[in-house]
Amino acid sequence: MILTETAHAKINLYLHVTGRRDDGYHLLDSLAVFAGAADTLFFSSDAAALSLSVEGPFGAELSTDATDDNLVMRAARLLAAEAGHTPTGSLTLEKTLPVASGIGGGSADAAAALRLLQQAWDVAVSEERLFELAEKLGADVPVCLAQRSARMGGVGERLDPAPALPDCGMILVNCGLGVSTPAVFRARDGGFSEAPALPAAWASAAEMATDLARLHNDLEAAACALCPTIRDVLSAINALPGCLLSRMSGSGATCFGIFDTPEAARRAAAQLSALTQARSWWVWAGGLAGRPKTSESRPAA
Ligand SMILES: C[C@@](CO)(OP(=O)(O)O)[C@H](O)COP(=O)(O)OP(=O)(O)OC[C@H]1O[C@@H](n2ccc(N)nc2=O)[C@H](O)[C@@H]1O
Ligand SMILES: Nc1ncnc2c1ncn2[C@@H]1O[C@H](COP(=O)(O)OP(=O)(O)O)[C@@H](O)[C@H]1O
Repeated sequence: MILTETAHAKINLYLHVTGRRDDGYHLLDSLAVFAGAADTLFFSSDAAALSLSVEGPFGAELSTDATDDNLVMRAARLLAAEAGHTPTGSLTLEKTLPVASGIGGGSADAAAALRLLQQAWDVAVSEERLFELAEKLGADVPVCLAQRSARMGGVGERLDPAPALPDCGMILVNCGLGVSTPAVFRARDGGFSEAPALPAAWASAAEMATDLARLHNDLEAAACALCPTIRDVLSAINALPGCLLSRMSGSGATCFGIFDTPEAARRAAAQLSALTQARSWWVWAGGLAGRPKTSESRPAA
């Protein structure tokens, strides 16, 4: 049996830091959405002891020495311990999202592992408990477990409904420099800001971009100070025809641009990729993702 699960990139359309907990974690108000860009996790029931191999364009950035520390394995061990199940099978992670880049790739992989292994091992863990396990794995893992747009509160564990989103286009650009999330939170210099009420729905990408322009990412300045190339990326996205809004996601360094349609985003990405400056950058374009289901299939040969 081979099962497949997609782990979509999480994009913070805005991120306001609203306070700080006694343990140092920051309270956030952030609108998280999921882009079509995704890692893929495969499970095969052929092995007696659980193993993980990491492949794909960004696979080499995750050390094979640290496979046991990979968030996928940490999620697997946590689920197995919770369910009293012996962890079995072989997992393959196709890593296509840049690592440590503000789009929650590791968190999405951990969440995908929880969804996939719950089905593969046929273990009964309530949805509420699965979210508690997700929270233990990282602040971004709960929203990635739900894998649908949400307004995140608390340190990321509180998920409130997001406005209904238009069928917009998105471009994601990463300059290739990893930015450490704790370092960005530490470097942040500024107060706390609440975000205003959001509408129940945005009818168009333009309407959404107008509202988002009044909001911001409170981590952008700190990330730019640690990695000044982020400013070049933001300027390059902003200069693309049809770009309605450009902003950094999460703690960076990936930045996004909003476009009217996925086609407009793809045309802009082709233009961006032709620039000498962007030759070494990771560029993705397309639309937003809905919540996918675990599917039984085979990895491409
Ligand atoms: C900033 C965000 C926004 O969605 O995204 P990314 O940049 O990681 O994609 C997240 O809050 C990141 O979530 P995640 O990457 O799971 O963070 P964790 O592993 O739990 O925490 C890493 C470190 O970030 C800091 N941290 C994280 C979350 C939070 N609400 N406050 C914090 O101060 C803490 O220093 C913590 O030790
Ligand atoms: N499956 C994984 N994918 C990405 N990073 C992982 C994974 N497992 C562990 N990590 C570690 O988690 C850290 C954060 O990675 P990632 O989730 O990609 O960052 P971000 O949330 O900023 O996009 C990295 O430094 C990496 O070493």
